[in-house]
Amino acid sequence: MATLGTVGEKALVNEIVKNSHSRVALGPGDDAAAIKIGDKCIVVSSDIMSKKTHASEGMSYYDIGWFAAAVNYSDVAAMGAAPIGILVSLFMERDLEVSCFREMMRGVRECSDAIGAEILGGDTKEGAGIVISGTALGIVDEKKMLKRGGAKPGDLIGVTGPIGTAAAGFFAVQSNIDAPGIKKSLFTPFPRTKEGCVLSDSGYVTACMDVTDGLAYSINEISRHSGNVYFEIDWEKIPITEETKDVIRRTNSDELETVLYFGGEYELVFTFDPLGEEYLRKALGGNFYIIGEAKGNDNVMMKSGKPVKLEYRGWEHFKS
Ligand SMILES: Nc1ncnc2c1ncn2[C@@H]1O[C@H](COP(=O)(O)OP(=O)(O)O)[C@@H](O)[C@H]1O
Ligand SMILES: Cc1ncc(C[n+]2csc(CCOP(=O)(O)OP(=O)(O)O)c2C)c(N)n1
Ligand SMILES: [Mg+2]
Repeated sequence: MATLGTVGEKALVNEIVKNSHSRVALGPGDDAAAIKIGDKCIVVSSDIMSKKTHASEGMSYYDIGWFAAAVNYSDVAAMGAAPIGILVSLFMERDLEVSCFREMMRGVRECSDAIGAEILGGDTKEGAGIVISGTALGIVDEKKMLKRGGAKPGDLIGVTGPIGTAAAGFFAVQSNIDAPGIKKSLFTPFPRTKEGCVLSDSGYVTACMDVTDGLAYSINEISRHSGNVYFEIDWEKIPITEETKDVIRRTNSDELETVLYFGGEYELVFTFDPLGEEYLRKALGGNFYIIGEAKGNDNVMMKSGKPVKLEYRGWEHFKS
């Protein structure tokens, strides 16, 4: 008998996507759905988390609230949309301290405030454990909306910030290593809202998504959605902080697994016309790193002069 554990999240989601016949501008399969209104699109995305299976050890209630909001806003940012707000639905047990609930909602509120969005509504019920589900909305000009598909041969590929950070944060927590910078990106990631809007406004960006399931998975997604467009990444160009490298060393973690496949991080990965390089460098300030280009006929990463295959795998619920 097949169980969810043997099939895994990706196959389940693919089944949903395959069986959906969407009549809106964009149905399931991208970071968010899009509904066209005039020449704009409202984008909408939903992410759920359970304290027991999803929150990292050491997260406070405030962090859980912030995280739940941030992961939702990340998907809105990945569409290049300006955030509007979030609906927040909660399952909690009756013996939970009210202060925990207040702290969680303070996290949601402060994350929303930080990006100029607001709490729009939600639902509050008794249920097993603590489950927090968000539905975030944003708005973008239809013509400027960023999707996973659209990359062209010759495009460059970039990221908005360091990779492997949340993974290293996770290992640091497990091994009791004090690494405040990377723990912050694991517990309270800051959504790349401003960057997403810069990318869509620029007119140079051809595809975009966030890196929640790992860099290798995201690159393979953009490749598949763009149709016969493949990428060559340069390992030396992937931004990795010193703190991340230090934790990888000290925990004897596998560097490639940590940086390429662990996931749980919220930078944007995007492809763009090389003509836009200078514009994007200026407009994104420090949050712009070119890591490779669209060429060849497989997704690979050059490391020490040799190509290493970028496998189409990453974080997968029920399996990882
Ligand atoms: N239970 C579900 N019902 C309908 N669509 C779903 C479901 N789960 C996931 N999806 C859709 O599948 C796509 C991929 O989901 P996911 O990997 O969670 O995206 P993301 O990593 O951007 O949050 C999204 O478009 C999402 O809306
Ligand atoms: C046991 C464990 N490993 C790793 C993590 C870190 N982590 C949090 S979310 C995530 C992966 C992606 O999260 P998901 O909710 O699937 O994001 P989505 O793709 O839906 O946006 C990871 C690796 C964790 N919280 N717990
Ligand atoms: Mg996403």
